[in-house]
Amino acid sequence: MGAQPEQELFLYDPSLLLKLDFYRSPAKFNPPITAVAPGEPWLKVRPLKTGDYRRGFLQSLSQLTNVGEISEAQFLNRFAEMRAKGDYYVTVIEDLRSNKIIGSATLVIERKFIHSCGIRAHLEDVVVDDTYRGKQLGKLIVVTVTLLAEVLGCYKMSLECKDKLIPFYRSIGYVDEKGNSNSMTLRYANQNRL
Ligand SMILES: CC(=O)SCCNC(=O)CCNC(=O)[C@H](O)C(C)(C)COP(=O)(O)OP(=O)(O)OC[C@H]1O[C@@H](n2cnc3c(N)ncnc32)[C@H](O)[C@@H]1OP(=O)(O)O
Repeated sequence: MGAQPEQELFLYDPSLLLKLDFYRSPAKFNPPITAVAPGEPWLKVRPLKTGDYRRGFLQSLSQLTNVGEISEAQFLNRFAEMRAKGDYYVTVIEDLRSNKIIGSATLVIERKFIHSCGIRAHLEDVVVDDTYRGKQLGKLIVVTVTLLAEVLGCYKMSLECKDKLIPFYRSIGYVDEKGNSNSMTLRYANQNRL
């Protein structure tokens, strides 16, 4: 008998995705799809896994922004840190025909003192591969993590985006609140310390 392949780890418990009620979202899906039934038998919505380095997860992210040269060891190290913290819900869509990651979105939980030690959510790093765009997958992955934040007990979720994506996020229920929708940034020369 040959050596067994090492078991892959999920970043978070995949059964959480079974608890999402897509009827709670104001987003309209036509035809209707959900995280559990994404419309095609070859599409899978799930938490990030250790093997996704080899399934093109970082190549997919590079359609969002500069990813840099990341070795598999660096990827696994960051994955282990996120998993140990338990506040990162990187969620992906895989095309099971090619075993490629074709989209993803990250929900990050922030623990607060305010609001009775409340927890709030941030939406980060949303991307769908350009050859798969316009098929509701962007909406699907964002609604998935948005509903997940509610299931986890967050009191709100927010995001930053380019102006042209405001209609996209509005269609999912995000609101640009009057007098409270500015985003400000201060960039540092730093890279990779903590
Ligand atoms: C918080 C953040 O991470 S913001 C960063 C978002 N990511 C990026 O900009 C990366 C590059 N872009 C992408 O990956 C994709 O274009 C995404 C993720 C924004 C959208 O993915 P898609 O799979 O094409 O979206 P989907 O098919 O679900 O479209 C949903 C709706 O939004 C609209 N929409 C999608 N992309 C855009 C866009 N760039 N500008 C305006 N409207 C858009 C669609 O027309 C569609 O409208 P409809 O429901 O009335 O038909």
